[in-house]
Amino acid sequence: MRDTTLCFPVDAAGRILLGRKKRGFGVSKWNGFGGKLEKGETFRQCAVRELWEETGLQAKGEDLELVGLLDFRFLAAPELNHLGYVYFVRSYEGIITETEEMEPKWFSAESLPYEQMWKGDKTWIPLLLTGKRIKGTVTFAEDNDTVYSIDIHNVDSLSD
Ligand SMILES: Nc1nc2c([nH]c(=O)n2[C@H]2C[C@H](O)[C@@H](COP(=O)(O)OP(=O)(O)OP(=O)(O)O)O2)c(=O)[nH]1
Repeated sequence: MRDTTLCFPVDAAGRILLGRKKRGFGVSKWNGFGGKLEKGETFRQCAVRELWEETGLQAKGEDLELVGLLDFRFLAAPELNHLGYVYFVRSYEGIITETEEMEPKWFSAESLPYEQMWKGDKTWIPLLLTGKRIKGTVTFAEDNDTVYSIDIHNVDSLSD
């Protein structure tokens, strides 16, 4: 699969905007906003576009903070393997709007709905919330859902 972006808006109170996916891959899970890179796009351009399409928020590429680089691997479906570029964004404009794809909702950092998120997320999102930058690999078992293995490490810096 093409590489993807995943963007988490953070507000002044430190809350995180998530969306409940209403259709497609990862349906009914709460997640950040993102999707596959389109031809000719940079990762930042993709993240800005997907954020706009899925939330109605407008952000500038330079305001995105690259916080993670994750290799998502699916043992039973290697065609789904992709790199995910993970961003936080604290500066944006616009009115958050529910779309056909996503139902957006703010969560405090202490109450993210990990039981209704991708199963590896409770391992790595808390690291990002304490200001860490991470690289790693999340490998999913045959059901494309259970985590088979996860290997995350802190890094000093990341670039896209
Ligand atoms: N938070 C999180 N997201 C994950 C994990 N594994 C995984 O594939 N994803 C996300 C990353 C991407 O946002 C998405 C990849 O699927 P996709 O690009 O087909 O999603 P999409 O339907 O939103 O894409 P698009 O058609 O809009 O381009 O799934 C995971 O373990 N945690």
